[in-house]
Amino acid sequence: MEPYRVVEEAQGGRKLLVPYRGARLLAHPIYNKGTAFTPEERVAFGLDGLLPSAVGTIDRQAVRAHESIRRKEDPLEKYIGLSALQDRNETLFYRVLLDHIEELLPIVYTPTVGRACQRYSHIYRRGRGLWITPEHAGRIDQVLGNAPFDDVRLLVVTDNERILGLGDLGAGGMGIPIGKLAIYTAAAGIHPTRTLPLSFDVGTDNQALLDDPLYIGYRQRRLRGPAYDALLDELVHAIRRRFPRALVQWEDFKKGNAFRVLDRHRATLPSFNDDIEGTAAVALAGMLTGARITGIPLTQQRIVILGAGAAGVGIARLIRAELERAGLAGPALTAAIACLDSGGLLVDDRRIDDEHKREFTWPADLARAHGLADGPRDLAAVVSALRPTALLGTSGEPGTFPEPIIRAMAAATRRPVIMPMSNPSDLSEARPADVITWTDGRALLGTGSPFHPVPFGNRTIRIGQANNAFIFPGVGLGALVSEARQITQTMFLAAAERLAAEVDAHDLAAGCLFPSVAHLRRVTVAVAASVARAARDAGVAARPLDDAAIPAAIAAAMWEPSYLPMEPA
Ligand SMILES: O=C([O-])CC(=O)C(=O)O
Ligand SMILES: [Mg+2]
Repeated sequence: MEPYRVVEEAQGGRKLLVPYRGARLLAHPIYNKGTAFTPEERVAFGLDGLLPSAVGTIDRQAVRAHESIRRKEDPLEKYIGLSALQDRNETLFYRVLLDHIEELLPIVYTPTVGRACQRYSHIYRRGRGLWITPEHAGRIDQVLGNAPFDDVRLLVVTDNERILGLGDLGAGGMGIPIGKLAIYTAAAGIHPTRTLPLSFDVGTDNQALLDDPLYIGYRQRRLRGPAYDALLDELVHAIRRRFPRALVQWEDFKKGNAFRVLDRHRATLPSFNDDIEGTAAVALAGMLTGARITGIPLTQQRIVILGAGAAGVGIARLIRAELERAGLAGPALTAAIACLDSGGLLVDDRRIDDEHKREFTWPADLARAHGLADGPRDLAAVVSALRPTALLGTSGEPGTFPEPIIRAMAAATRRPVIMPMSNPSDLSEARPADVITWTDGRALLGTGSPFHPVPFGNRTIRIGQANNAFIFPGVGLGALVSEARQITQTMFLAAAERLAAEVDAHDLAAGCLFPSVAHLRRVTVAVAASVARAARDAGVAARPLDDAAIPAAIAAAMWEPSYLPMEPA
């Protein structure tokens, strides 16, 4: 493994120590500057003649790289082009990504990354990160030793079983940790050498993948039960030994494993599950912003959640925690949130085996009190009985917020909060343009995937993105600067409150629940500050920071994609 070393000079300058020369240096994406190597560096590193004459700047290179991405029409081709850039020159990749974040986030991340994961074995070019399979049992320590850099602070780990709302994509799921970490670098400034995407590739039950001759993954049915837990335990302990300062983000596990893995290792190493906890914080932020716009406090809202998977349960938990903080308790607390799975409202006269659903199951008496004793308790019946002020979707089923339901919400509430959060775009519970039409432009919308602004009357409505990308980079950055030993629920509450507070007066007036993605880096810094404070207050920070010290600590931890002068190591 290789150290990444920057030296500070007496005059305040900084230099990067580079262990490569010549063609090998040009082939290394962390050190490569392409045409921007200076004449002096070309001599010092044996690059003379290997580059064309003109000495470029990162700005000019960024224009060239962006031009070549724009020329491609198919988003998947843009994804492939950007991945190739990332594999060639990471500094330039992040410069381009940051300069065009609104345009390129939907390529590097949701929704295009979903298509890339589905096609992964067919578009694969070059490995990135680590792949751990059952064949590595007993020697995961050694495998982690092969990671290219030794001071990793952040891992995103997936077992690929529930990639976005697309299900089991086997080894193709690797696109998700890579995309999430690209956002960590772009939004939170975590240096690429400090990040490590990891695929816990324990096989797949996706028959089409198993039958595909080009499939790149571990070609077996999924490992399950004690063998899965044992392999994951070995991985977690190996991570602790190899990267003792690292935080782990669990991503896109299917519900059962998602909760078990999170609970089992929460105290072993600082870790969180983005789909359970990050998604919850973004949903809560949308609810809090909605309350700011409508003036109806959260404690007086009636909230319905469709979808009781990892995200749905996580959202219900965090909203409940916020309501408890606001003083709600007992039956009023239970009644504030109604959860539905594919069988309808969760009520205890139904057989519900899943312990996580039981946390939000209503007593039959409560359902009866709302006129939901007999007959269907599907979403239409629940909306007509409860007249909810907010409707959130994590069902993974497109079209599950149809016209009659949205119209019923709009008839009962002047400004209903409606968040179809399932990803990618094709799986959204409703399309924003429809929701806006059906509610005469009154809906307060947040969607999991990005959607274009919708013209309505004489205005254009920007659709806020209810995506955990507004949360996880700030949580990770705040946890890292405060050296949090655990990631607590209060840190997610703080993140949600801060995200809601970052929605400005202009957006509130326009009925937008979330800031523009163009402000992702600024919002991330703000969220990180609140998370660092919450970590300190929860007593989990090994480096508790005073409020006054937090901004400088965050700024010092953030990398800007620009080239440093180089010196041979
Ligand atoms: O990746 C995203 O866009 C949000 C997310 O975590 C998911 O849908 O699983
Ligand atoms: Mg996810």
